[in-house]
Amino acid sequence: MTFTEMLAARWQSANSLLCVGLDPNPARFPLPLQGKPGAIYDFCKGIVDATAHAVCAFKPQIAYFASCGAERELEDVIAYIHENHPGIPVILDAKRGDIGSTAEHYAREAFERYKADCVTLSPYMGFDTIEPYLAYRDKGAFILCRTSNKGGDDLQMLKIDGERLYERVARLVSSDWNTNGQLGLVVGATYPLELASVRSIAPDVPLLVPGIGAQGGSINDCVKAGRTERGDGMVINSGRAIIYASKGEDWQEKAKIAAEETRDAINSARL
Ligand SMILES: O=c1ccn([C@@H]2O[C@H](COP(=O)(O)O)[C@@H](O)[C@H]2O)c(=O)[nH]1
Repeated sequence: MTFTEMLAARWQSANSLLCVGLDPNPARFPLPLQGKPGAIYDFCKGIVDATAHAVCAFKPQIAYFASCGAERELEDVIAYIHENHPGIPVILDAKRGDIGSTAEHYAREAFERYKADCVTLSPYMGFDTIEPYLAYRDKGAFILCRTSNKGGDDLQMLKIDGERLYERVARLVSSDWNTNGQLGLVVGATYPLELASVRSIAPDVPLLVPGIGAQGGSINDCVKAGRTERGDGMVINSGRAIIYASKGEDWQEKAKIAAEETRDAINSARL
């Protein structure tokens, strides 16, 4: 099964567009895990088990693991998801982008070492930097388009030949670059107007949408702007608001409740 098929199947079977972001920051760990050996793995496994029933995907962000020298734990967390929650795609948030010969190694890292189903990439260096990932025909890639941060304005809103740079990215990714239907776009929930514009340019491509929860984006506005005609097509990420819902003994229970509430709020907005 390809990444795109896996995602579509999961939207249906879990009735969820929610993606839980795995951004393990030891300074914010629940007290029972603080200072314990293996805490990064145990924290991620605990969050995965508590929220899996409510998600369409998990998104580990590689920087949180690499900054602690915890790449082995990242391998183990992804293997754990595949073994214990089969059918839930894993999106490795790495935001890679480099010349083709180097990109081949980043693609091997994401898909062969970590065994992710999908990766996030920057479009800044052009199509030849995306191509090596497309050689893995059953994998996917989300391309940065209109990011959730304020500084995204600096380049993404520049007008070129009558269109914004993010709109050009959306057009390329939904047509010429999407040679085998493997691509999607990253668009922040913090910019619902641009989200609507991306959806009109790219009616069918999956959108990875960070920016609800801790970043304050409106669930209702982003769902209304970004859903497809079928009412899906979105992978709406929330990290900190779910995974750090409690610092106490009840951290898994609170994460479960936060994930279910977020899934339900997304589903109400789909109607
Ligand atoms: O435009 C973007 C692209 C990626 N991110 C990543 O998503 C999560 C957001 O986490 P929250 O805790 O829900 O804010 C994080 O891993 C970012 O690196 C983004 O925020 N915006």
